[in-house]
Amino acid sequence: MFPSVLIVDDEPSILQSLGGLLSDEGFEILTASNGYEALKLIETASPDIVLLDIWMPGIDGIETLKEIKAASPHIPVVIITGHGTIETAVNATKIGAFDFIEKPLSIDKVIVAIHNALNFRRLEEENRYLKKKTLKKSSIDGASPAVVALKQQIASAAPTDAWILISGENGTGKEMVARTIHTLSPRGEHPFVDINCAAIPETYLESELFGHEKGAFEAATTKSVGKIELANKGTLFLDEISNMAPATQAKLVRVLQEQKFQRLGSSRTVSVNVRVIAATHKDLELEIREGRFRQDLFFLLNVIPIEVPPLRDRKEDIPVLAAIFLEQHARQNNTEPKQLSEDALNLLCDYAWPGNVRELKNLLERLTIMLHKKTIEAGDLPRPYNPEKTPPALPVAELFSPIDLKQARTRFEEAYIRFILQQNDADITRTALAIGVDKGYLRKKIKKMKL
Ligand SMILES: Nc1ncnc2c1ncn2[C@@H]1O[C@H](COP(=O)(O)OP(=O)(O)OP(=O)(O)O)[C@@H](O)[C@H]1O
Repeated sequence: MFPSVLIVDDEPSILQSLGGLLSDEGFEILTASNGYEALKLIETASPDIVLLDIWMPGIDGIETLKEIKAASPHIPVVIITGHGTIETAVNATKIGAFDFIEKPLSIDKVIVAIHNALNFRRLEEENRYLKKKTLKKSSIDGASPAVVALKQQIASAAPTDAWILISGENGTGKEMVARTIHTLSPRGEHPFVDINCAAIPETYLESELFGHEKGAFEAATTKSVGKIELANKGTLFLDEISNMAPATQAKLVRVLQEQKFQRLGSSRTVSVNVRVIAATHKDLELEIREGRFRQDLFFLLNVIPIEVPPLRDRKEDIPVLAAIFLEQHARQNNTEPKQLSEDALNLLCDYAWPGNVRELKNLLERLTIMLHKKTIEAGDLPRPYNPEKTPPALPVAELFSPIDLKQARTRFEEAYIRFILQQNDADITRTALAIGVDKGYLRKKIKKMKL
């Protein structure tokens, strides 16, 4: 299908000549001689792009542009402007026109502008699609009352500009909650910038946050823009905030309150507009009592507190999340999704999950890759998920009974293979790798041993 171009101009000669030339270039042409006609055509035929004359009787180009942007904000509009009306055309770009071209029209310039606008529209559409996909991918899954309440909290916090403190154990989904809030907020089109305060050495954290000029300190060989500046108009996610040194906390309080700061080594003040979401797995009130966290920073961040409960307190989520992760991993690896037997699922529900959702996700990924069968049984689960699985022991007494050396060698070899095989969840590939033999050779040995 050819892209459709709506040309809006009150001069019939322009409609005819430009329409003819663009039609020769393979575009589908629609024409309108005034703003009203144009708006009607946009509604009924929804063209891919509009070329809009600025000076027209009745509603002029600027008014028509405003109406188009209100009704169909994604249709790109290129303004056609006469001599001496550049200023108006520039104003038009401020209210949403994609570009402007001057009369007398050069067909090459018109074609370049059309292609640019169509490319831009395609990128915008792609971006919207990817955002939607990311949101779907990062959707918070779960069936427990705790997750339902969490989703409600997210829905009411997202549209506001209030700062948020998310607390919860490692791997519970704090970052996921922060990203979801950002995506659902009016800032969703702007950046989500995350910084893990625990992963960056204290000496670099300030420069990561505020940026620096070249030469601000010994290692600053180039200028660098800080995360706060990068998050302008968007959201700054401060992960593991309790790990921030008190001096940096003090500076951050000032900067975040004033929304103004200077890069290290610079005297120029930069103004920003950021929403802050922080996360912690530590109890910040305890950190305050022990003098490791500033109370003023806590009050600033804790406008909306959100607690993500550990997985062991929302066991109803385990079957739901397990099914979703098995499906996800299978899709990624192009295989059929595996299922958990009832016994295996019961074991997973009884487990305490110190690593929370991340641990569950990793375990299921490992099982998807390692097991070559459709159903994961209780016996396939390694320790500590299956506490009945006793750690394998070498039958030492048997090995040292007085038998001839050949027999002892065979006995040791068999006990050894059995031991390493158990350690590797009965996976032949991994066991072969661990003991440095060929997979085929190991298979033969196992067959001979009648394991
Ligand atoms: N409710 C959920 N639904 C689907 N996936 C989830 C859910 N909760 C967490 N996850 C997944 O679990 C993993 C860990 O989540 P995330 O990184 O958000 O946790 P976190 O609490 O920020 O961890 P940490 O404290 O270690 O930084 C991610 O892969 C995330 O996609």
